[in-house]
Amino acid sequence: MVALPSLSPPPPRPSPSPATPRRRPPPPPPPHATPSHRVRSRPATVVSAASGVTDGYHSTIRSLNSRGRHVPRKSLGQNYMLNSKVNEELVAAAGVEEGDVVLEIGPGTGSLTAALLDAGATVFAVEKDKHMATLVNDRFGSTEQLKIIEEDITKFNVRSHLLPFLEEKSHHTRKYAKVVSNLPFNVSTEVVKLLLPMGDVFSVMVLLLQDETALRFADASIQTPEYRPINVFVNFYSEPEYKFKVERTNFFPQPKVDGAVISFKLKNSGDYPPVNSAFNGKRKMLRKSLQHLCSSSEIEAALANIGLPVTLTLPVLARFSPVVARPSGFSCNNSGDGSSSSPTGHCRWAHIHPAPGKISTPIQLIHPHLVHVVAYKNPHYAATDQSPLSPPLRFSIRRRRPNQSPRGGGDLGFPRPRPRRLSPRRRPLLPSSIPGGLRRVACPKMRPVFCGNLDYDARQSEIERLFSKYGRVERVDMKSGPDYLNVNYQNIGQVHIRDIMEHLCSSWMMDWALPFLPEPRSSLVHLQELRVHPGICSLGNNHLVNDALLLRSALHPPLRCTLLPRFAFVYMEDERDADEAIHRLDRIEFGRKGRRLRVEWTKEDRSGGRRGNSKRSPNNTRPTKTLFVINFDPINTRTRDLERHFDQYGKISNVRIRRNFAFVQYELQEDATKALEGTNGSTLMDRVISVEYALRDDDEKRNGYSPERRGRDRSPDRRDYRGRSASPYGRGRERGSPDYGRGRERGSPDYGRGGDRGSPDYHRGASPQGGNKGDERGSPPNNYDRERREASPGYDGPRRSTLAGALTVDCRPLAAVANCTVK
Ligand SMILES: C[S@@+](CC[C@H](N)C(=O)[O-])C[C@H]1O[C@@H](n2cnc3c(N)ncnc32)[C@H](O)[C@@H]1O
Repeated sequence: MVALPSLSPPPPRPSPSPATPRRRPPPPPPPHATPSHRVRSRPATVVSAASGVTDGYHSTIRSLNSRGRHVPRKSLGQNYMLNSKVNEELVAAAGVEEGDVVLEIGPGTGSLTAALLDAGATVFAVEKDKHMATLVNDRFGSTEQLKIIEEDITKFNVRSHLLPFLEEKSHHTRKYAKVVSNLPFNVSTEVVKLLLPMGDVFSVMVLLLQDETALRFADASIQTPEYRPINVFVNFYSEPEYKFKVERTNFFPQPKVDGAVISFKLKNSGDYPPVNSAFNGKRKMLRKSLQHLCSSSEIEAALANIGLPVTLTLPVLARFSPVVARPSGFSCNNSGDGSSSSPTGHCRWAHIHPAPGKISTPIQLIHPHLVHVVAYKNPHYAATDQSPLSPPLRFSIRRRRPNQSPRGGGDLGFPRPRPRRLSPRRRPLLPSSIPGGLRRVACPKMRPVFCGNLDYDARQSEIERLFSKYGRVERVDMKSGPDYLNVNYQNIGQVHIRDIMEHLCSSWMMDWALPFLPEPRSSLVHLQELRVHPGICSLGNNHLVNDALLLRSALHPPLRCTLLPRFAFVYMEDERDADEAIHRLDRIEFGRKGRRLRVEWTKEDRSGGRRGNSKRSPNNTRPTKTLFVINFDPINTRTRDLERHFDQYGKISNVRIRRNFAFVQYELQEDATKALEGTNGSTLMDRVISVEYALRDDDEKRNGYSPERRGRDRSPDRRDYRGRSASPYGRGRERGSPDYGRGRERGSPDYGRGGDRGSPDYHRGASPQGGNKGDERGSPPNNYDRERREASPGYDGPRRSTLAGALTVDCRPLAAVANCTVK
């Protein structure tokens, strides 16, 4: 037998029992239990046990020293209860009575054990510290009413040991045991997790825990950040009730924190559904964080069904909830039987039933602030569409208008653009308002002069006046502005193009535009399915600046947008006058903001075709050895990832990553073709990539990556987006080298704004160049309307997955309509 040490300081020699410490530690101040003022739901139970205190203290000291030296061990949470009144309250809280079987964890010196035995209970005690186990054994002798097991409760199979004991003691009648314990604070959560699901063994569990822990279990409000997965667990299995606070002065040695008594009325809840904590990685989208429960498409569908955005993250969910998920007639319930209310009277759970037949995996959200989401994938619930957390929550979600996206984004806090009342003068010409309908006629062959870099609000009459100084102006075709809204998606992560479409579609402009879209109109639908990756996205918005601005503010998170300047085609009667106008007007400052005009011949019209230096082909279907790759993850993708993805189709001679696009060059053109077929639309590191032929092959290999040069994994260009590329691709036409769609000065891809810069025009054809920063003298567009119609991905169903399809939402038919004469 190991001698029990005295408390402090240790005596020089162990003294025989019963020992009195040489120097007694100073007696603790009179312990008392006080009601808490911290939590409104705490009952004002006061344990005043001043009389029992001294006795308890002395008996504890006596017990501890009865066998020599024993220093309470902090690692075992050995803070003994000095106040016998608290022990009695514990016993009373559990309603222990004659014949009850009680599990006591850590009897220690046996002060609580004594109270339990006094109440007539049979105690099944589990004590980790063998000295204390011996001590209790010695203290109570061999009584039938006590069984002590020297074990660690966290590793102890309670069920297999206790059930036979329970059966024996309750004489084979079906009876529940109880748990009463002054727990070591450091194992309290573990014990709660271990015992709460044993609703078939225990009816009630009364524990003396650290005050903070007790509060967390019983009083964490769903509306507070303290609400954690453990609360979901506790509420599922029990009805917790905070009883009273026990001040630290009641313990020996005195802990640094107060204690509290909490009771859990156990529910026989059955299997706990596989709850996933969406608390982990709160910034993750739910479809990701719940992925191990259901497929992301299921989660998306469930979220969509209840009108939540599929890209939802927890913080966003919490923000939306007051708007989205205000329950009507929702009765509080967390008992599992659909009837009882939560102790605090707050709704704890909201069961969101997806539309019948839509999804077999209901998603459960906790209400009111939806700070926790759990998903059920229990076949039973799936089959019955029931969960233990019914009744279902009814949402008041506004009905969608037919042209709204099925996600109902407007109800989620996205400010929807308000329909504007337009003056009759600004109202668009609707087909119905045109007698005989709208007819498109060919524009007469003229010599248009391109006039770019105009102010957004430049007027046709102003341009006409300007050019008429040099000759008679037949007409001025203002290209309706803003022609392009340049949306920078960097820094905002992934955005669904449907977010954009949703807002576009909700404006009158798109309502009006849709009927004009040439077949297949489904391009819009396809676009809705596409995800925009960080990079540059051009939105064609051909009608009003306001629409673009509204869109900018409507999107969430707000996007950084740049409106590109307007441009016009000026048709002059005499070519010599036009020449003169170009000569005089090019690069002059014009308009309110004094922008420098770009005035030059529109190439095709001047020469009857493309100008000699036009390197751009109308599309990039001509097979080349080099593939142009876009939509991969520009941050994490390395050249070796691309190489791995592409090398199965043939020998790669060069891989080059530039910003958010890349070139993969094969030694053989046939291999490139095979690779294009195999990889376009394939998934590379979670991204669906788009692959096209590059306009030209990069045979120079300068600054490129080749498999032989694996050391240089990243091109220097990627570190400096704005820097001038050392690549021949980046230098534009002056170098006579291929320019795969990059603005000359920005070194960035300029999708669809290639003009004559030798860049590939990924189905966009020539587009207005007027406002292209850093390309002031960029060539004017070629045969603008025709090429747009021919090459636009928006109108080109089969090619929708190409680069431009992925990056562009376009309403250019509007421009086409605007250019035509109505007869
Ligand atoms: C806070 S003291 C309570 C002692 C006594 N019940 C009282 O009220 O004074 C905790 C007791 O639990 C015991 N203990 C600590 N960890 C344990 C574990 N994992 N399993 C069982 N008992 C443990 C300690 O040795 C100690 O005796």
